[in-house]
Amino acid sequence: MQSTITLSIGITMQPSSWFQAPPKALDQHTQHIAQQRQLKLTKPPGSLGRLESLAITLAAMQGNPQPTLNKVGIVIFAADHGVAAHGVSAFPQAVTVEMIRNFSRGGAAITVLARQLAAQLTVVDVGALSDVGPLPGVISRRCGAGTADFRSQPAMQPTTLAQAMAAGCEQIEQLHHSGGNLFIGGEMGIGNTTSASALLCAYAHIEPQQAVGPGTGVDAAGLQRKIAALQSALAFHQGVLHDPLATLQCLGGFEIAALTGAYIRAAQLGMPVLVDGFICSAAALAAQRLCPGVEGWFFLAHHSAEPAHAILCRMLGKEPLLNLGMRLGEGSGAAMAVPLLRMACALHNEMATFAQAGVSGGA
Ligand SMILES: O=C(O)c1ccc[n+]([C@@H]2O[C@H](COP(=O)([O-])O)[C@@H](O)[C@H]2O)c1
Ligand SMILES: Cc1cc2nc[nH]c2cc1C
Repeated sequence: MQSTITLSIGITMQPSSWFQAPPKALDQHTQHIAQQRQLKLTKPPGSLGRLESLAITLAAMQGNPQPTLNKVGIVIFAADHGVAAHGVSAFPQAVTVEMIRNFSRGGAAITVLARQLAAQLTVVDVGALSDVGPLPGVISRRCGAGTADFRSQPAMQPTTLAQAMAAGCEQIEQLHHSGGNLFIGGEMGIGNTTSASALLCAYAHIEPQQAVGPGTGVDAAGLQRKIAALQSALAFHQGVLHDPLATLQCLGGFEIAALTGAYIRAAQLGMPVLVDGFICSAAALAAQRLCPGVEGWFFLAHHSAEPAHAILCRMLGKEPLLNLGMRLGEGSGAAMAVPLLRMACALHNEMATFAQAGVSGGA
């Protein structure tokens, strides 16, 4: 066990932790081989656009000149948020637990997509308001019954933050052990766009007005309530917001912290990650702040319709693959991008070279 340090404002932190270990380096030799192969395939160089660099990057990530995505693991982290009591969502908080049941029964969007992809789907309850009890496909790693209201308290305690991050880490270790070659994190949590916006404000030093959006579909009055909640929270926690871990503890959620832990562990173990929409991207930014370089293992799957997602994408330095106007969460936008990545790999692996096909003019 690490000893802990207590900051002047009373927050206790680990001086060094598993999530500070550096991410794995991409395999540059394999990257070079994949680059050379792209130049030999029967097409004008560059004519497959981003599909070429996707295959090359996946080859470098997997250390395999013939990358494959045949074992995709999708993990949905679900939790509730204290701030949801303040009218920041278009839906009642009960939906989080109800959707956990829907995931288990196979009726949610992500469960349909996971079946289409033949992907393994796991739901982790990291702190919904109530405990659903044993359900098929759902595991319990509950860190509390929702977070505290972050307008006037830290959302999590140092111990529950650590627990949530460890729950994400554990899922990646299992996926890695079972030969997974792509990780998709999803989330479910009524009110979590407000938490994600709070993290964005703190990490990007922007104003609440720039960071909020409709989430599940709040009206103009709801948007004002989100702004007001963020203003209170940022003022209350301003003394700790220079610290990325304390920021996550004070403004995040259990599912966001679990995703952060999962993303960091994936990068440490060398597992490619497809990042979903607004909330997942906020977790990816937290991961990048805690463990710089992890973003080298991330693909941003899609542009969320949540307006401030564009800021997160810029901060992560990545262009999303798709733009379908989606804003569902659950990892659904990331799931939509899997066929695209698989097609990029198939082209890279199976196309004939100029020499093989007897086509002239090639490298
Ligand atoms: O992924 C996104 O970009 C996204 C954008 C808006 C809403 N969501 C989902 O909607 C829920 C949060 O919305 P809200 O309005 O309750 O904060 C949560 O369960 C998310 O999965 C997700
Ligand atoms: C029904 C519903 C499903 C969701 N899935 C992810 N977030 C969601 C929010 C709502 C409201």
